[in-house]
Amino acid sequence: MNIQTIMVIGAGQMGSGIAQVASVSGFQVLLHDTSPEFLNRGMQAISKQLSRNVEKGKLTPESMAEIVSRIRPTEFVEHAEQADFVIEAISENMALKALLFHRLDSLCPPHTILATNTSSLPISEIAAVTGRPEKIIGMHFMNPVPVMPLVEVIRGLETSQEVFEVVYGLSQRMGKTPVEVNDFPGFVSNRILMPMINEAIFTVYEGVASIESVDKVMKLGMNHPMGPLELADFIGLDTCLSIMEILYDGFKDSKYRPCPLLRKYVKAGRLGRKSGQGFYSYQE
Ligand SMILES: CC(=O)CC(=O)SCCNC(=O)CCNC(=O)[C@H](O)C(C)(C)COP(=O)(O)OP(=O)(O)OC[C@H]1O[C@@H](n2cnc3c(N)ncnc32)[C@H](O)[C@@H]1OP(=O)(O)O
Ligand SMILES: NC(=O)C1=CN([C@@H]2O[C@H](COP(=O)(O)OP(=O)(O)OC[C@H]3O[C@@H](n4cnc5c(N)ncnc54)[C@H](OP(=O)(O)O)[C@@H]3O)[C@@H](O)[C@H]2O)C=CC1
Repeated sequence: MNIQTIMVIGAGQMGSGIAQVASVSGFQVLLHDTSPEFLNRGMQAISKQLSRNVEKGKLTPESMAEIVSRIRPTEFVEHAEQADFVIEAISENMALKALLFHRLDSLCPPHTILATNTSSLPISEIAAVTGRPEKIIGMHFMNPVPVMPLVEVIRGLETSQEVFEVVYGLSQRMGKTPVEVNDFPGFVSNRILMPMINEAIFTVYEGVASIESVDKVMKLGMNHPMGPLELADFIGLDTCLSIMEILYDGFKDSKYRPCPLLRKYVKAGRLGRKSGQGFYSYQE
């Protein structure tokens, strides 16, 4: 399949990272979000990241200009009619994703593959709202996208072998290592990572140790690059809570119950780095 234009939907931390990596890999990129403000924020994040690479001498200013010029921000989801491949990276919410996939199915040409970057939602359920379930697939990048080598590739019940191979090859072209996993809540990455983060939150909730101490134990004792609470802030506490809810709902097993402290923080608008406050404060 000849992919020329990739549309990325959602210009948050994942969408902007995916758009950057797709453009670096030579694709024309359409980056869509619902408001100009979010689009600007996403484009600024891309420019900031690429500028750092220019400062480090890893990229020339000319190459940076080319990479940025290949990314076209758009407020109009209708531009999906120009896309050969769509990667959805909107909030982790089934109702929102279902609405969007239904719309994309009606807008995109028949050859267009619709991939989702969902962290935990069932691919087959997303596919069911479209008339092209064979072209729906999970393509789960890790955060920060330009740095992390893994892409989990998840087939839905109806995903075709051809589509699977396209996504596998595309991940490699984007400099990533694809790993096939099956369509179960949280796939592999978040089925293992998120209960660890949730348990770290319980240790703070139950007064076993302070936030800083929990992170120190995991960084110095287990050699993790970030402590679990720092990582939760980095991922986004709203995303962490959504993933725990999806695991809990999907398996009906109490070991996946989200910690009340996580729920409390999200309800209070403490979403981690992206809101300026989570377990740590990020006020400038
Ligand atoms: C929730 C899900 O569904 C799945 C997930 O994604 S779970 C989250 C998975 N991600 C992780 O676990 C990340 C854990 N953290 C880390 O690996 C590291 O702390 C980190 C890579 C983020 C930063 O590494 P560090 O050594 O502390 O910092 P630093 O030296 O500044 O950065 C290392 C490199 O990463 C780059 N980098 C750091 N943060 C970045 C960002 N947000 N975006 C892009 N690049 C970034 C830096 O530019 C630097 O690049 P070079 O080596 O080319 O110079
Ligand atoms: N954060 C992480 O570490 C990882 C997240 N993921 C997954 O990637 C997806 C995005 O996560 P992340 O980037 O962190 O989230 P963010 O909250 O940073 O970004 C999501 C963006 O999507 C926008 N959006 C919401 N609904 C729509 C819509 N219908 N059309 C267009 N844009 C929309 C949001 O705007 P608004 O603010 O208005 O809602 C926001 O700008 C989620 O499915 C998440 O689970 C996967 C791997 C890692």
